[in-house]
Amino acid sequence: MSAVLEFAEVTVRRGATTLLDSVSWVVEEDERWVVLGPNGAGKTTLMQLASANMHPTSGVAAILDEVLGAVDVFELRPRIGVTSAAIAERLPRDELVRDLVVSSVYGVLGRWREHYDELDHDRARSLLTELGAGNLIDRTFGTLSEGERKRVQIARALMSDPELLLLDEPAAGLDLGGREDLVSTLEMLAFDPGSPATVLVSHHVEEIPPGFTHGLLLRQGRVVAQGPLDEVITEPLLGQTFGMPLVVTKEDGRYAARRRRGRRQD
Ligand SMILES: Nc1ncnc2c1ncn2[C@@H]1O[C@H](COP(=O)(O)OP(=O)(O)OP(=O)(O)O)[C@@H](O)[C@H]1O
Repeated sequence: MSAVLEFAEVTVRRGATTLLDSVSWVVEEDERWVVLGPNGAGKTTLMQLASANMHPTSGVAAILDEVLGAVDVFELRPRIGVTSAAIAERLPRDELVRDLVVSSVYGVLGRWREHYDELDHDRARSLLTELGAGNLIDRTFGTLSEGERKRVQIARALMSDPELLLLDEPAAGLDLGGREDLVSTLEMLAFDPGSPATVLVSHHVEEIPPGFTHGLLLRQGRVVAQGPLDEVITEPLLGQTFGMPLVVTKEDGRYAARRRRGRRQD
């Protein structure tokens, strides 16, 4: 088993601000990680590094056995599938879903050539179907609901058969039903042995799909805890991460958390 991500004492500074402080982290190829932390904890910064879109100020960050700073990032990036709000904003609203998905093989945002390989179209169609979005293939992206857009983005991220999948807050903006549908989709991906190593960024333990194996808790750029999920999603560690006493429960493979109320209110 080889490491997909291997960060050693990675620090990112911007001016006087430390965005990430000496983060050491290893993701193996069969693992599914969730990165949790409050606003401003450094999660997006960590994903920027993991997607080869940022370099550490100090420390060593290796992605797919290539060390950032010693590799051509334009060769590395196609091996990584990414979804994020920033990427979604750049997707053309008038583009057909089939073209949006198929074009990602060529690293472009929309359709740019008249003819794609038939195999590419088959793969796009089967990915969309697998993600429960097969019926959307002839729609334009702009007409989709937020939940449908998330599915299309994940299909797009998987289209190039990446070795690493990074999902930055995929449930943001979804209603309860949309979130639950997405969690089911991510559960299916998590349990599929053919899926790439996956890192999911979230603010909420309720969004952790069954099948995810590891957790990394971040607060103010520092790792509070990391390891197998059940060792990390605990009341003390999660409370420390979010800066308040919490009650954490787990039922049917799903976590839930709420503030611990004072003794008299319990
Ligand atoms: N270029 C920059 N210069 C100074 N500070 C920055 C810069 N970029 C980000 N930051 C700060 O670094 C911290 C971490 O930001 P980051 O976006 O990684 O957090 P996050 O955990 O993803 O937050 P959120 O959950 O709100 O998306 C924040 O306090 C942010 O304001």
